[in-house]
This record gives sequence, structure tokens and C-alpha cells, in this order.
Amino acid sequence: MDSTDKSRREWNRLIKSFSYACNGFKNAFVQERNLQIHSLISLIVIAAGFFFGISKSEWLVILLLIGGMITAELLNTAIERVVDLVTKDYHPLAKQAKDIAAAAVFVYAFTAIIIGLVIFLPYLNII
Ligand SMILES: Nc1ncnc2c1ncn2[C@@H]1O[C@H](COP(=O)(O)OP(=O)(O)OP(=O)(O)O)[C@@H](O)[C@H]1O
Repeated sequence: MDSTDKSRREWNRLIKSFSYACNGFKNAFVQERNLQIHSLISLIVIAAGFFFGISKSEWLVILLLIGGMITAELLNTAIERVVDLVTKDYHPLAKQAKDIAAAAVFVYAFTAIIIGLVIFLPYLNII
């Protein structure tokens, strides 16, 4: 196999991985109301960023928060699916796994809200 074939196969693998990730996002988005709500809030925050003309460093923080929030929600969904795959019966460890994953999203969301307020409140001339 020459190097052109090898790099074509690498590209195909990369494209396949990307399409699996797109499918994963689509599935989670269609089925998870929380992910839809977080995506909507993200769009509102982006619109607010344009409206208030926030600085470049503020944009970087906001984008990091949005990416982190959606990533946390996706990981939470993945954990829920794995738990449901392992058992449909009540199990204290299943409960712990789901509740801890949900807590991770909550902690991230709470942090994001605080940082969001620190960024946007000065633009509202409230503080
Ligand atoms: N197999 C299980 N064993 C024990 N507790 C479970 C099990 N499955 C879910 N639970 C618990 O029941 C509650 C509801 O879980 P559920 O799977 O409906 O997710 P959820 O928190 O409603 O999230 P979502 O709305 O994203 O589905 C949670 O406290 C969860 O820990």
C-alpha cells in the first residue's frame, strides 16, 4: 500500500468518526429536553454577546462555557444510556451513577451562570 492509499484511509476514518459524532449529537438532541434547553440558552447568550459587544476575552470565556455545558450534558446522556443498558431494574449503584452524572451537569451549569452574570451584569449597568 502506498502513502496516498494510507492517507486516504486515514481521512475516511476521520470522516467516519466525525459522522458518528454527528449522529450521537443528533440522537441526544432529539431525545434530551435538557440538551435542547441548554442549546437554546446558548443561542440567547451568543445573541446577547453580539448585542452588548462583549470583548474578545469575554467571548472566549463564553464559548468555553457553552462548549463545556453541552459536553457535560452529552456525557450525562451517555452515562444514562449505559446505565439503562446495564440494568432496567432498580439498583442503588445505577441511581448513584445517574445522580452523580446529573450533579456534574448541575455544578457546571451553576458555575456557568455565575460567570455569565459577572460578564453580562456590568453591561446592564446594574452593578
Ligand atoms: N436503574 C435504576 N436504578 C435506580 N435508580 C434509577 C435507575 N434509573 C433511574 N434511576 C433514578 O431515577 C431518577 C430518574 O431517572 P431517569 O433515568 O428518568 O433520568 P432523569 O434524571 O429523569 O433524566 P432525563 O430527564 O435526562 O432522563 C434519578 O434519580 C435516577 O438516579
